[in-house]
Amino acid sequence: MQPITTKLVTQTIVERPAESYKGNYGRVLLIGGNQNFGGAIIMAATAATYSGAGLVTVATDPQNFASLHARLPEAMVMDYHQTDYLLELLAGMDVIVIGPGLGTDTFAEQLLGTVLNAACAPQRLVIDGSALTLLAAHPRPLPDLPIVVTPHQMEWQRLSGLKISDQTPTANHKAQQALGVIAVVKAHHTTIYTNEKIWFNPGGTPAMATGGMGDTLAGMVGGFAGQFTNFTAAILSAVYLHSAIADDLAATRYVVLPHQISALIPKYMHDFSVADPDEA
Ligand SMILES: NC(=O)C1=CN([C@@H]2O[C@H](COP(=O)(O)OP(=O)(O)OC[C@H]3O[C@@H](n4cnc5c(N)ncnc54)[C@H](O)[C@@H]3O)[C@@H](O)[C@H]2O)[C@@H](O)CC1
Ligand SMILES: Nc1ncnc2c1ncn2[C@@H]1O[C@H](COP(=O)(O)OP(=O)(O)O)[C@@H](O)[C@H]1O
Ligand SMILES: [Mg+2]
Repeated sequence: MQPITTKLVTQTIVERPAESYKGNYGRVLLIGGNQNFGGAIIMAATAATYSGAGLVTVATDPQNFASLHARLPEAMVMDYHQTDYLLELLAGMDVIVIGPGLGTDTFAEQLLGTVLNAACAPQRLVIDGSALTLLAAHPRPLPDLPIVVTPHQMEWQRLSGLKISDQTPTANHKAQQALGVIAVVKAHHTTIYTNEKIWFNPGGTPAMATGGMGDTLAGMVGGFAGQFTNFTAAILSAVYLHSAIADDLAATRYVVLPHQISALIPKYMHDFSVADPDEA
């Protein structure tokens, strides 16, 4: 197992070229947020936006439009029931994040199927939350494009068939290879499985044990994947910074809330982008 290092993160988060515009930093579509879990997609979209995604669109239940606009006017919205419009928008996206607060009803399952059928390379896909539970309950072939799944231990149990007590790095790696996509298995010390390697995240604190913390990570991964060419490095850097921010906040706080992490992402990205990678 290899730790994610500060050096890897500083090498990934490079300074932005002056001659650039929002179209260079990722068109990210986030899909989720049913009538009960609107907060999840708002937190994911907030994290993607604060991670520097150039353009963020949220496909969600219309009931969430007003609160999303109030919290995050940078994001565009669309009604995820409008399948034709969704497919039209999806075709122009660089990154798709599906699952935070999606729910597991029949509509959600059909929507996941539609999105998996439509997504294609070079798009990048982040599958989180309810979408993982749906995928476990209704297994289907995944499209041939860069994909990352971000399960917590129970979602990983559903997806891999490994009981939480059996989720050792070796067993997890075997399950990841069978799945054929990058897996971020979230826990106290999150481990990340690629075809080549097992990585572990040195950070993380129980102060992060709050609803929405994983939704925030999914949004960060989406935001980073839209900006940094190396997909694995983008994922590892998002995982690392998510918990590094939380660890720093937890030095003086009993709990850390997801929106507090998002608020600090631009500062941490700045600091890592100007750090000398050789000294990190
Ligand atoms: N404000 C919101 O709208 C929120 C919406 N959420 C969404 O709610 C949906 C369901 O996700 P949940 O994860 O809550 O529910 P799940 O039913 O998928 O997972 C929770 C179950 O797994 C068990 N479990 C075992 N180990 C665990 C671990 N390490 N971490 C978490 N659970 C573990 C829990 O005891 C519980 O029975 C997702 O779409 C998620 O994105 C949650 O993120 C919470 C906040
Ligand atoms: N005790 C802990 N130590 C370190 N990290 C934690 C701890 N508890 C939760 N986390 C982190 O918080 C996030 C929780 O994700 P998840 O369960 O999907 O949350 P949600 O779906 O509510 O947004 C993960 O990134 C996980 O690593
Ligand atoms: Mg989650």
